[in-house]
Amino acid sequence: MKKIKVTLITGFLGAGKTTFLNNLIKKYPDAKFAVIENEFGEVGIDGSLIVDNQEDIFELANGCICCSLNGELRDVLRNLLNSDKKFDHLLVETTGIADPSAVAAAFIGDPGIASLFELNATVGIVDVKNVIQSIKEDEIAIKQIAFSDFLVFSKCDEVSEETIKQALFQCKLMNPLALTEKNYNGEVVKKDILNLNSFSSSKVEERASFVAGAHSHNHGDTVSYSFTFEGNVDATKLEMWLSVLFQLQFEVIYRFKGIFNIAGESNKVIVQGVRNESKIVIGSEWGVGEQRINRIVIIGKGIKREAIEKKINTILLR
Ligand SMILES: Nc1nc2c(ncn2[C@@H]2O[C@H](COP(=O)(O)OP(=O)(O)OP(=O)(O)O)[C@@H](O)[C@H]2O)c(=O)[nH]1
Repeated sequence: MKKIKVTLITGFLGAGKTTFLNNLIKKYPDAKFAVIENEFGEVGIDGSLIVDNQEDIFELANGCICCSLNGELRDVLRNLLNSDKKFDHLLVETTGIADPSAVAAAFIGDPGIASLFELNATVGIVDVKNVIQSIKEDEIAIKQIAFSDFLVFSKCDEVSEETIKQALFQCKLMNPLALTEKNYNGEVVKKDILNLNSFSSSKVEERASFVAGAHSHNHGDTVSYSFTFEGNVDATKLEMWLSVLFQLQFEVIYRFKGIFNIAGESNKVIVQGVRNESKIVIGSEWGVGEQRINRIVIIGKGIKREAIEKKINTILLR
């Protein structure tokens, strides 16, 4: 039986993994994809941000795929194979704080899985705006870069050529073997990503030496809080809250994702925050009969759940 190729997508929080994944799906209209989305939070959001196509999307929420969820990942893979859906490529997007080597291990270490799936490549998305800071603060960011076969430098449209050069230089120090490509606007990458074939077992061993003993698996004091709540959100109050949140607390918030039901708006309103920046975009229309649930995921250090809960009460339209 032909093995199913697997591409792992890694990269620090907010680097642009889901954006990349969406564009990858668009680039190969004839491929039949299955997608595994892993989120470090109680509520899955990324699944709803993936382009609506024929793909089967499996979400692994409430934990990090590289830690406790390895067993669950194995179950999902077995279920995938037992389902009557046909697919020829599996894309796995890990959380922004996952160690990709541990995820790769699930594909290699389990003989049952290894006989059916073939790890093809690990693609690392590097946010050129924030990478230098991330590698200073979090060892996992270094592991992600060091472990990748192919590095996509995202957000090059937002920084100077000098900044891109510095990011490239730092990454090459950590991973001189990686192939690289610059991405200027989250666009489709040129490289034939599905056929990188760079995950030969010898390479895995070579890279495993880098991470051996370092898989301590304590994600430090990084926390992820998820909130779901009903009601109409007041657009002005939401904007005010976001501006305060991102201006004052950017040192503790790595990532903010929200889907909001704004009063008077027939479409979902999506807020994307990465460190001290946020972007509001109009999403798809709320379906007829669809419950208009607001969803927020916040990842960072030292965030107080109660403070956010209190705030949520104030942005609802009374
Ligand atoms: N300007 C610009 N923005 C980008 C690019 N790639 C991604 N973004 C934006 O960066 C933000 C985060 O992108 P995502 O694709 O959600 O990032 P992610 O890595 O999946 O985030 P997590 O799952 O939370 O770790 C979004 O607002 C994207 O639109 C790029 O090349 N240029």
